[in-house]
Amino acid sequence: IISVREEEENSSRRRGDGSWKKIKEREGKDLLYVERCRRHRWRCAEVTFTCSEEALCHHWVITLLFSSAGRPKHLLVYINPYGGKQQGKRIYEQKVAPLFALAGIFTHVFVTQHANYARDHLRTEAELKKFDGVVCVGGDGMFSEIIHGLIWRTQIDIGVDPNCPDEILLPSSLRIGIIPAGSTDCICFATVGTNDPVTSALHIIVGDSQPMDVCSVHHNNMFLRYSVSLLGYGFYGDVLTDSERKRWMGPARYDLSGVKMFLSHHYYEGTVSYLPASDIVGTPRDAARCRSGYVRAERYEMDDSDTEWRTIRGKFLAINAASMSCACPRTPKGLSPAAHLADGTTDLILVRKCSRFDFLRHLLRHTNKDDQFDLTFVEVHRVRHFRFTPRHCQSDSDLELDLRENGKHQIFSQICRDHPACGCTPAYSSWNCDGEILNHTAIDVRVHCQLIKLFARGIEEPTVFEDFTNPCAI
Ligand SMILES: Nc1ncnc2c1ncn2[C@@H]1O[C@H](COP(=O)(O)OP(=O)(O)OP(=O)(O)O)[C@@H](O)[C@H]1O
Repeated sequence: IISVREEEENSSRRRGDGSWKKIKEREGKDLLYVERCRRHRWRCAEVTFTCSEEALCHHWVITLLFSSAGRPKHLLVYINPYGGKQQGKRIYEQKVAPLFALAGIFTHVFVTQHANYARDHLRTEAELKKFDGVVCVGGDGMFSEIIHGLIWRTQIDIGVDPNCPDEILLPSSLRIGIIPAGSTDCICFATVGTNDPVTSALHIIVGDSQPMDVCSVHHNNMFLRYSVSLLGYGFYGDVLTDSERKRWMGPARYDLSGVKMFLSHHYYEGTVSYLPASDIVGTPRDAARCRSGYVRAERYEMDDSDTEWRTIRGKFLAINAASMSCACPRTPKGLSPAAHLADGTTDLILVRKCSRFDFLRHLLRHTNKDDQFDLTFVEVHRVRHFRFTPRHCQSDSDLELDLRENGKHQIFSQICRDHPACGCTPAYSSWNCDGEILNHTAIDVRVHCQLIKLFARGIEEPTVFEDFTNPCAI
């Protein structure tokens, strides 16, 4: 239920003297409620309930409207006017603000004036105690700003050092709502199942809550960034780097850079070490998907002491860590279809050097029914913590070990690496961290279980939609 409006149904009757008299026939309540539509969309619908007695009517209102705990009353809203097709302000004013007003939600709205405005405002000035949640009107980049501001501020307020990789980070009490107004809106799609501003607004109004894991990325004990979706080195890092130079092209730049990077077929040498998540149920190869209601019972912090690190050295076309499926309208299966939003793990996908044809087979499997991990040159591990060191950053002893393991031809690859003019593969790629390029290639990544909460409920199974007669479905 979004709102209730009281109405009196009147009718007119003729008096004995011929004049008309208005009489009250029934008490009535107009209810605005959420109606499920196709493809995970929600819409507002209206219905009028009528009762014979005022007291009964009042009882209905109290029961319907106030039974739902956890609804936000005060929201802090940040609008990126330049995200996506630059429609953020219009989308908020025309589609979202009227719904918030109907639901009796008070808002404090900021239209960002520059990049990182929202992040810095949240870190320093925002009076967080006054609000129940933060609403982000924009795309994935804007959402990233919001989580950076909120996580940082929460740690500072409680005296935790957010720079230190070993600190146990604490979650904020504020939930985050995403009104999609960017170019890809991957996080919204993965948590709501559709990129539709009205649906997102309704999830905020009904007070949904979806916990989500966050990875912290450090380099030599120095904090770099947080990630909630994809950390990609090699192919996805190169595509992002190249596409940034083609911003003027709009979203088509991703396709062009993708084709270009596929044809250049660069591979990169390095060492990946990881802590497997051995105590969890499920693997990245499961047929089951992360769906609404799947949440690990309780939040926990990683304890690496009992688990053994594993190390893999090699030449990789891509190293990806997917903390969620990374499904989007273009790739509905995503990079790791069975990844979970809130189980305290990330799926580490290693694509070793292979032929162009094989790499294409792997990429195409993201869009069809076949298992993209069922290939000899691909491996996937569900992990809690991992490190990557590119070969040029490896210590002398590691390089000697590589040399002994891989034979003499390594000497020539060393020479080529030092002389890029020879046209061979470049020595290192960049990390694509949720769509931002990281400045360092040697990184340490830890998963923080359920560090943030969204106004969402995860993607619902289609069975819920089929069961329209079930009044408790919503
Ligand atoms: N007022 C502003 N002026 C310029 N840049 C801004 C402003 N406000 C936010 N930004 C930056 O704009 C970047 C892109 O914004 P956003 O994520 O909303 O849209 P997008 O890039 O089109 O969508 P997506 O990230 O989903 O592909 C963000 O990294 C954000 O930091």
